[in-house]
Amino acid sequence: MITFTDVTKTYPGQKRPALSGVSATIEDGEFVFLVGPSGSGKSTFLRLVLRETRATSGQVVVDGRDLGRMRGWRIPKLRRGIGTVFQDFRLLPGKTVHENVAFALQVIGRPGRDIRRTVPATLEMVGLADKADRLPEELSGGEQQRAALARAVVNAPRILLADEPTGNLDPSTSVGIMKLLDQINKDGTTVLMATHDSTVVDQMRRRVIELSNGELIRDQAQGVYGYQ
Ligand SMILES: Nc1ncnc2c1ncn2[C@@H]1O[C@H](COP(=O)(O)OP(=O)(O)OP(=O)(O)O)[C@@H](O)[C@H]1O
Repeated sequence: MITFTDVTKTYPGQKRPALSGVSATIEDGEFVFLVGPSGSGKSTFLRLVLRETRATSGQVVVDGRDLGRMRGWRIPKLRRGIGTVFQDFRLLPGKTVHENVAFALQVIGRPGRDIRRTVPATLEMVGLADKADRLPEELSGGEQQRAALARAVVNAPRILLADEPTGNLDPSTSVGIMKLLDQINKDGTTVLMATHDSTVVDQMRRRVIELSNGELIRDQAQGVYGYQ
């Protein structure tokens, strides 16, 4: 569970807060869209969940832990339970698809036999089993995002944060990525996705949290994108 209680975040040297008095609870297994204009605070919300930044005031709690009070040595464990995907994929350019996904397990010390079993199954799930030996530059944008998704979920995180994952994709490719996110969510992962993609939000009809100038102005079950 992710709980924000009256969270305000003001970056150093800034007058206006990036987030202001935001309260919301995201239950385990939910799928939530975070929408709002550029600069409204969506990425800041996601960064707070990852403890990449800390709230200036208020409380962010993830799986029962108050991130404002979390000791530094606990942060890697927090982040191991949270998969991330971004608009620009962020695959390692010199590594194949298989190596990119396997690397996510190697860095957390998973044994080779686990890796040999888990990686092919995950690539199968995202439909890239036949492209495991390709380099990222040899893939389409949609395939690169599938590889990034495989890497994000290969260690079965409880939470998946997606920051504009369809931002660089054409509409039909985006549909495929959203189907995958939907499947990952149905398999039990909590999904929190920041997006400008109104078509995707309107088609999925999931909970929508809307930010404007750092304030939460709408929290709607089975919502729509709702602003121009
Ligand atoms: N590291 C930082 N230092 C100072 N100000 C920042 C920093 N990161 C973000 N901001 C400011 O905080 C506000 C919210 O930014 P944020 O990136 O969270 O918005 P966003 O909704 O994700 O925008 P976009 O849709 O363009 O990605 C903006 O005014 C931005 O300029």
